[in-house]
Amino acid sequence: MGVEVVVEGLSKSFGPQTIWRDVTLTLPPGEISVLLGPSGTGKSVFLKSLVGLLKPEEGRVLIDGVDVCTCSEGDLYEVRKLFGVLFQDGALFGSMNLFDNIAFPLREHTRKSESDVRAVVLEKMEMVGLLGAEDKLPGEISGGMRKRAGLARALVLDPEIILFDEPDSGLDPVRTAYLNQLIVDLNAQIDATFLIVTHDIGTARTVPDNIGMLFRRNLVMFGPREVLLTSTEPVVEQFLNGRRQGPIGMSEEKDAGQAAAELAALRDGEAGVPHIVPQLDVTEGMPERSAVRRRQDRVMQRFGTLPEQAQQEIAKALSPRERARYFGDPTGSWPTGPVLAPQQVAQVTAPTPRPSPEPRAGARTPDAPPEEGARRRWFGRRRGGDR
Ligand SMILES: Nc1ncnc2c1ncn2[C@@H]1O[C@H](COP(=O)(O)OP(=O)(O)OP(=O)(O)O)[C@@H](O)[C@H]1O
Repeated sequence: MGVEVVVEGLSKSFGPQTIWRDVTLTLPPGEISVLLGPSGTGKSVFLKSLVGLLKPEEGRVLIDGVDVCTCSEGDLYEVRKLFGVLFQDGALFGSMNLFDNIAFPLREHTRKSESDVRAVVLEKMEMVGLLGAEDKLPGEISGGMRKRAGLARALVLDPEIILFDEPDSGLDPVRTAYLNQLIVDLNAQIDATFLIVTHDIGTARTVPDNIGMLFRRNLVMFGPREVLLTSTEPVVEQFLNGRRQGPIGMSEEKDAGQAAAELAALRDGEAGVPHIVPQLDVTEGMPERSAVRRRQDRVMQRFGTLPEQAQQEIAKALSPRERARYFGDPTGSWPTGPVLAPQQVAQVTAPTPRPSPEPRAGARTPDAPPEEGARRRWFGRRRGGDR
């Protein structure tokens, strides 16, 4: 199973420009999460912070017990081996064929023999449907194939966390649909923790188990897909409908009065979030996604704390057997919990306190987590800025 990623009170600025502040979320191990947000809200900065390429001023990013914001270079090197990253353009070397591009991390970071390298590369190329294209140069193949080659390269070190930076950028809707299916199938095969940054509403609605959204330098919410996909937050509605009316402006936010006037002028049928659609299932013949059952148990444990709309969508999707398991009533009714305001939802979907994960052998043991009352002070500690 993939590794849990715990983000606590993370804030990042560049000089006087605050990118986001006090971001807290947990990427559950082995699940697929999506991070949405208008352009420029700092999604790529967030990904770079998770792998320690950028250093936030406050907060922690705990990966396998190691805080990547403060750990030593040696620990960071080890932690990075847990990650695979799919960059927007695949980040392939133009002068190398696909085989050598995909073999590159193995030749750089392992002592595998050439025959072992070959076996791993061909296995990953098969996983992404590129077998037979080993000799092609990146310039000779389509954008979709380049993405898949980038994905095969991200897989060769058997990562436990995969970050996808806009995997659908530059792809037509059909290629995007194929890539989305590939992502779900890969998750079933390797059970790693996935985080996808995307603008594609179709991807957000069909691929992830969890969705978060950045806006106005804050994490608006993060939690089970049903929470965001049924949210009536104006910014979420605007984004999911891909419309101009709402708080998101052309290049920056609109003032609240203008956004409210636009929303009030919407005609019937233009307001509200689109109907929730089922999540993509794995392709026939693939293993089941282990994350689905784990997520179901996790979400059902906090069912009563979720907004009513989200509760209804979650309950609707349960089989009679699952209803019996969670509610003791296979026929239909379920106990709905208290309805929460969106700000509260962000809080209840934040990570639950739990024991610190077992550190890997040789990993630095993190400092004990602060008590609630000491949290501000703890996060207020200066960590040396952008090192
Ligand atoms: N190294 C850097 N130094 C200074 N500013 C930076 C740096 N990296 C990013 N920024 C700024 O941080 C902000 C957020 O950038 P980022 O690329 O993370 O946004 P994004 O949400 O990923 O956007 P998009 O969806 O358009 O890709 C931008 O204003 C960008 O100019």
